[in-house]
Amino acid sequence: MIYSNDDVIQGFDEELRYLNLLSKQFPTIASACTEIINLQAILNLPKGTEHFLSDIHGECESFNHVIKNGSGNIKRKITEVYGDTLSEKEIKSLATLIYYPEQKLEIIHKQEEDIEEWYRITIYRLIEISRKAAFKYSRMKVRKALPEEFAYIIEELMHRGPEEYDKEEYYSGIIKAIIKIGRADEFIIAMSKLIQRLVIDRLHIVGDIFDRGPGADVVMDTITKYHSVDIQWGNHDVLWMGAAAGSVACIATVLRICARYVNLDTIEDGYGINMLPLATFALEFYNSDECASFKPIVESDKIYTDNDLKLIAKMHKAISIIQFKLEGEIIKRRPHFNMEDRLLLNKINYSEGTIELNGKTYSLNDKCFPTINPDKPYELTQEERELMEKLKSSFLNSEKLQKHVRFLFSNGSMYLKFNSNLLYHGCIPVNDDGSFKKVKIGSSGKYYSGKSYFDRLEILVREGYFHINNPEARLYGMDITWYLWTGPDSPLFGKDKMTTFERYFIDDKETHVEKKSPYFKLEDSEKMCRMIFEEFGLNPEVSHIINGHMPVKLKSGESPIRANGKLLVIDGGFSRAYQKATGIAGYTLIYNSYGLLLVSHDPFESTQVAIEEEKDIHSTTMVLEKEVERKRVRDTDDGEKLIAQIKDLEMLLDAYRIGLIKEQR
Ligand SMILES: O=P(O)(O)OC[C@H]1O[C@](O)(COP(=O)(O)O)[C@@H](O)[C@@H]1O
Ligand SMILES: [Mn+2]
Repeated sequence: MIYSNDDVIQGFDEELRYLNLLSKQFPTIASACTEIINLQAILNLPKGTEHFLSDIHGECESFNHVIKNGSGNIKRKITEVYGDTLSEKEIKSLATLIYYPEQKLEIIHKQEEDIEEWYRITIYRLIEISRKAAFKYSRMKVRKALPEEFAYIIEELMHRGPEEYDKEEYYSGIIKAIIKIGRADEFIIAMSKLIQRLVIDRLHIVGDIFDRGPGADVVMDTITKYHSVDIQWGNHDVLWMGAAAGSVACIATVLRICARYVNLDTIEDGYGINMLPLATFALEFYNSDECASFKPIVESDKIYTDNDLKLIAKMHKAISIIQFKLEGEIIKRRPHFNMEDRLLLNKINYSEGTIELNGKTYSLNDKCFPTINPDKPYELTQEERELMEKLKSSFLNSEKLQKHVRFLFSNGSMYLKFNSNLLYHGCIPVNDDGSFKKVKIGSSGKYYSGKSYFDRLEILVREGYFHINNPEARLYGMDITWYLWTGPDSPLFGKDKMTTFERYFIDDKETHVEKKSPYFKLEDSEKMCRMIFEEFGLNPEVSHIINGHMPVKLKSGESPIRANGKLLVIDGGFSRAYQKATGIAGYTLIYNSYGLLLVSHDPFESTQVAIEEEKDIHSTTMVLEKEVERKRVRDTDDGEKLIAQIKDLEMLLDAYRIGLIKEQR
């Protein structure tokens, strides 16, 4: 490009304006120099530890445990400090205390005879471990992580160097004082939480927080409070986001899944949404119907009475039928979704109780459709419409749900590029030959593929929730959000169809098949991965794709590592309902300064057992990649930003030195 004199002058003006602004923050040569030195020092620190989790599916107890133990990271730190001096039992005890300080302290108070001695030893140990965990951060960063109440004391205690051992008395004086004034418990709790926080620098959740398990709302509470987190939306997450936006098809589906897994507590207690209207409706229209195919799946330890389960089966069927009707409305108003094959209610012969699919007639195992008018099978009855209005208003007015969903919008996205890794939940639509599939979006008929497809979808999902001034755009956004849940070219779903109707109503399993996108056949193809890295602007030599969504069936010999380590699938089945197939209870991934570790977890018994019996989740760690040289902050995305900041500051220094900008003293 050839620049004109004017361009040069304009560029110079802008630079000068920027440097003037910067000089407000660093008004002297000395202050700019100090900042450069600080930033340089940070660049040389080891890279912070990243923690990847996916497909939590409401399993709040195992999730919280893995978050607390940092996928074994806390145990590793304890072993590094005390491996030679403490017994396995003592290490376990210390680990349990750090994971569950409040609950563990309660037990200690009942058991310990000399509590003061215990406090003293424990506080010393916690200080040593926190020092180890904080080692790779700048003091500033550690300071920010400190609990306000004890910030000064902890900083004093943590930064004692070996050369300061004569200060021993000073430090033991502090610890004694903490015990004497009766703040030891609070101090131990604060230290434990600090350690939990320091071992993980960044948490990535590769989708599917919601559905099936009992406590997605509890998981969301933890996530919203976490110090540094991002989420790549999964198909189940967008379903809830669509419901919170007011899409009635999404609301019906959310409720169907909650009824299917007897998980209405999440709706009622978690989000304060009243289920009475659905229960009353179900009793009115399905009272004499046994709803045999809709018996809920009981995976939790909670005991339900027969009557409870009978009522839930009726609610389950009632909301499923409403879901099929509402889905039909979307499919008909959006022909470019290409989902006409999912219009099934009009293929039913209501008097015979059969359905015709692909030229074959199947008998329905349930022939009772009290709310369907065979001439207009997609039309909601007056009562169904009123019910959905009530439910919609409850979803829109649930403060907690709206707060959680807003968090998914602010901290989440369709995909994320982070330190040379590309994270997304499901897949990228590709053709059989591995080339990116072009998909039509919107009535304008524009085609999108690869990265631009993801970007466009993300804008539309956001419009579905936020575009309140434009009802048409909002409705389209909501429909796209629903499409992401179940559409044939949805990157979050990745299958040709969701055979929900067939699974309930037809016994013949050949109708239940959901064909996976060609992406999943090509997952082992390095060529496809390289093409994806290039599309997303990543270096194919060093990058990884990280996916969730498809449970890795370890039992049947599947491996989470694909395409020579370029692609990793970390859905190991936190979901209890899927553990029979996977054989484990989930994979998590750790990316620290030494490399990439894949951790597979055995099923987690319960928080109670973890505390009382000091039983940690049993995990196996596998080193996937070991760095030849320890990775530093300078090698990360944050490092890149810091290097750019240093460059700017150096320019400011030059400007001061040649008198272009005056120091302000
Ligand atoms: O086993 P369930 O809970 O009935 O769900 C089955 C449905 O869930 C899906 O697997 C989608 O959920 P996932 O994203 O968790 O895989 C559908 O493909 C399938 O129809
Ligand atoms: Mn999924």
